[in-house]
Amino acid sequence: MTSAVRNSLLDPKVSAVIERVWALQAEINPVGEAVVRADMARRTTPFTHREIVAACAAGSFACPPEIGRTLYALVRAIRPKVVLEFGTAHGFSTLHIAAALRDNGEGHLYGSEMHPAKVQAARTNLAEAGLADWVEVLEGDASETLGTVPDVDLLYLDGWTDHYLDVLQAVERNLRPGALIQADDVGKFGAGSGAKAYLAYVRDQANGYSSVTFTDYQGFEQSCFAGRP
Ligand SMILES: C[S@@+](CC[C@H](N)C(=O)[O-])C[C@H]1O[C@@H](n2cnc3c(N)ncnc32)[C@H](O)[C@@H]1O
Repeated sequence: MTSAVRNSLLDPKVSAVIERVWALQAEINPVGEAVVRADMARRTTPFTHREIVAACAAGSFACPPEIGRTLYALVRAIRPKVVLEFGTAHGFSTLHIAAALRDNGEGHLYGSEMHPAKVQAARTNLAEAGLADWVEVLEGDASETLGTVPDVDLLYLDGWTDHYLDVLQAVERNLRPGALIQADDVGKFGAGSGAKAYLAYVRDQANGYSSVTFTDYQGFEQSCFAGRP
């Protein structure tokens, strides 16, 4: 017996919103990226969570479409019940994860975004795509909001790389054994990348992770929380 197969990325309502969010980020990111890089060059101290959200306000910084489709495939394959996302912005990655949850017929995504206008934009985009039932966008600092969600199967990190370790450690006690953590942009700022502390942590097997680096798309780190030895 064959079961019905569905790919919500092909749903015109979903794909129209995905295309619109991608076009928006292509339009606003050159300015947004310039603001962030200028701010970085001026700084003598690391960004706080609030400061980086303000610096990023002009851009959207959506993940590449290939990462969006990777997230869709991961979610279809592992059928998570609980997914967390650090950094929702206008919801490009979020739409892909939500589409996969709908196709699975189960699971829930908790997004996190500290910029109020982006929270509103993401909620509107999800509603227009018909995917709002699968997602709650938590407004506030991800290191506080995401730590309240139990039994996490998949954590997608796409905020500021310097803060990945803060967020992982806030969530860690709620990770299910075998949980998957997908961290984007870990190579974005080269050797001085803020992801350094995060990478050192997940690559140290004493912390309970099995981790591998992919160098495409500015680097992403895929880690499985196997549990501490
Ligand atoms: C790279 S963008 C996210 C892109 C999004 N995942 C997508 O594919 O469309 C990073 C976002 O993280 C948000 N952010 C950064 N630090 C945060 C924090 N501590 N808590 C919540 N949101 C944060 C920023 O405001 C920004 O919108």
